[in-house]
Amino acid sequence: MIYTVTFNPALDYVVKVDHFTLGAVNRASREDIYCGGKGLNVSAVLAALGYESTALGFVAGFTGREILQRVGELGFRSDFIQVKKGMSRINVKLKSQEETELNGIGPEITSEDIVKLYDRLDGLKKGDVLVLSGSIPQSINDDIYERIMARLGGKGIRIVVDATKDLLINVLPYHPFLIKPNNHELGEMFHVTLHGIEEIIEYGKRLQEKGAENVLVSMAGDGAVLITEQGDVYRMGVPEGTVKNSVGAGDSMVAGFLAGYLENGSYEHALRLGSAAGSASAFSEGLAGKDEIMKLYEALSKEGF
Ligand SMILES: Nc1ncnc2c1ncn2[C@@H]1O[C@H](COP(=O)(O)OP(=O)(O)OP(=O)(O)O)[C@@H](O)[C@H]1O
Ligand SMILES: O=P(O)(O)OC[C@@]1(O)O[C@H](CO)[C@@H](O)[C@@H]1O
Repeated sequence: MIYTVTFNPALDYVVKVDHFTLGAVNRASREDIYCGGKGLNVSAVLAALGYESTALGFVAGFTGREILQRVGELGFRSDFIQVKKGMSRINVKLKSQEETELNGIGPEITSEDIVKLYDRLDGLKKGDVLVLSGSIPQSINDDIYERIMARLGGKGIRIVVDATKDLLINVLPYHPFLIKPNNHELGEMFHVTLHGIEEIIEYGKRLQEKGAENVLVSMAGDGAVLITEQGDVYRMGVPEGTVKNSVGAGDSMVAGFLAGYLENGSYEHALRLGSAAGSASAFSEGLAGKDEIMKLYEALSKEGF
């Protein structure tokens, strides 16, 4: 079974404004609300690709109730912990000349709430996959991913981590099966700006030296590069298409990669399916469905990627 954990899920309010002006009253030309948060997005795309998963995490308040309602319609199981204080986030994704994001704070999570999550995670078994994805609310210590990995260590559970900065760096000694920074996040971790693919591969390998098994570096419209546990390096470009909303492209890539890997153990296939899913979501208003993903998978295969 695959489990995803979203510590701080959200309602994503995606709003289009033709010419956004700072400091003025702007009128929207389109608005959509999606159930968001990285782990939830991974579960949604896994479901689209025919893979069952259980989404775990914390919700609170009226936004939390709306998230649960929407999750119930997305085709995967969930077992969220309802917390008492605060509310789940509303994350604003403003689409105009540029894309601007404003992510909210999230509820207060207590140590008793964390114990409830541990109870659920203690049920994971050998062969299960756990995806730890996204930021964590301010009320939790930022060593929580490490603590989860230490707790589950040695049980034969493959753990995927999609997070930034210290949250990601600190889990590396626990040997995550896969990490997926984007190229900017990779540079930030080493306090450098990366120029070109050779530097990206060099710094990706440094994350492996620190303990990651497979490192997938996404580069938005420039595709992705995978450095496998065997030391092989695979590159993947992007298919043709028009970007509509790139929110969730990275999560779709993680889901596609996992689906591909679980299908036949081939890293090349996993990278291609992950890339197809990432681009398919970037070319959709919300997250992509199976047909769009498989169409782009074929396109990538034909283009020799
Ligand atoms: N503009 C684009 N055109 C084509 N494909 C894209 C585009 N943006 C993203 N993708 C696909 O999705 C993958 C993941 O995108 P990206 O690198 O933006 O991840 P991310 O930064 O984690 O995104 P997010 O946080 O928005 O989910 C890319 O490697 C690529 O395959
Ligand atoms: O604040 P975090 O947890 O880093 O990111 C949250 C978020 O931006 O990530 C998803 C896209 O990847 C969105 O659905 C969601 O709003």
